[in-house]
Amino acid sequence: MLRSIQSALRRGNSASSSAHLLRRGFSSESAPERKVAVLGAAGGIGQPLALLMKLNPLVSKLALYDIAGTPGVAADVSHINTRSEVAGYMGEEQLGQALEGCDIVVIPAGVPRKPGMTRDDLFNINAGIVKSLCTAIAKYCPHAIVNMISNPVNSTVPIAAEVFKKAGTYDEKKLFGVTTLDVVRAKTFYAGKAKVPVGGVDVPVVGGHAGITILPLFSQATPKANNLSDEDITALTKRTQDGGTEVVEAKAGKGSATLSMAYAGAVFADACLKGLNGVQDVVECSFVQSSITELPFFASKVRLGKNGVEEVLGLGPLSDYEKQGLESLKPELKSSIEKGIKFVNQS
Ligand SMILES: NC(=O)C1=CN([C@@H]2O[C@H](COP(=O)(O)OP(=O)(O)OC[C@H]3O[C@@H](n4cnc5c(N)ncnc54)[C@H](O)[C@@H]3O)[C@@H](O)[C@H]2O)C=CC1
Ligand SMILES: O=C([O-])CC(=O)C(=O)O
Repeated sequence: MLRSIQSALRRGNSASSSAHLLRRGFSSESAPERKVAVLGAAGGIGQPLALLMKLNPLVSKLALYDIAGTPGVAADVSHINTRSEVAGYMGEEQLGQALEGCDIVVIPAGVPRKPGMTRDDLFNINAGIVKSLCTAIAKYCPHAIVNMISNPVNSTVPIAAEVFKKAGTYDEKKLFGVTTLDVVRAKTFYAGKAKVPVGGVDVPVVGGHAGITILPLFSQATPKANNLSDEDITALTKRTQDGGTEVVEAKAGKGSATLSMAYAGAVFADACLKGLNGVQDVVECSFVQSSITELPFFASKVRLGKNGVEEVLGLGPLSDYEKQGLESLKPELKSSIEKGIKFVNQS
């Protein structure tokens, strides 16, 4: 079970694997010490994410922080016989301890959607939560990589950047909006439609993380499927864009994606850890500071390395349908980014 989860995590990243680590002389026990904190660790995403991070042999210390409930989650997860030492931290007075010495901070803190809501409807509550957590990150672990999961990602990432700029700690190479779930969904839906084994599928997803700002590039999907019509591609694109809403509606008021998000968050954090450890060719899609379009933040393929972002990769050749999608998403993405920036500078 453990081995199959771990190998699924490794498969989540096409280019990198523990084989690289072993070739470089690391076994799981001798991989560098790495501290990871999960903020919002007692929540729907936080708990399964804590479990998956506890299974990751690249983590040596796992700090689980929430405003309530973390002692129980930490006690539970800590009994698993894997490498990392686990500690739970509860309440703002323990946040500093949770963050001190962190290499990576993963943030799934905040409220989730209910049916009928957009991700932007979460802004009023989550913007303040993200702002205060990032203020603490700037103080206690200013050099950590930040993986932002809290929605609306299109605004919470710019909020984090502004908080770090004000604190004088901003490093654009270390701030990531986690859009891996869009890639996970695009791969699953494409494999199902094209009738190819999902394990070998890759699909870049660019833009942002809300509705039409999520732009899967099925023209670049591998393996190439010749059995998909234009209508199939339109349907696949729409299903990927509405994947979050599909789960919100199925959960009927009990929240949004948690298990698939925990998986996606664990895949992305694992890729960041591999990059930090010097594994070559670690590439994932993420919403980062970018100059590949006129927008200041944009999701695209990113090469990860010892300092976080090593290189923001370009979009590659787009189909006419994707070119249209790209132009249509820009106004919404631009205004979500500006809303985040304004929030920090006005409050
Ligand atoms: N980026 C993505 O692809 C996805 C993002 N999300 C987002 O992730 C967030 C969390 O979702 P769930 O785990 O389902 O929600 P949840 O309500 O189950 O858990 C959120 C946790 O955050 C905690 N929290 C609230 N304020 C906090 C603070 N100031 N400091 C630390 N912890 C705090 C709560 O106590 C709770 O345990 C939501 O904003 C949701 O929209 C969800 C799915 C996918
Ligand atoms: O849809 C939501 O609210 C949660 C989310 O971001 C996703 O599942 O992609």
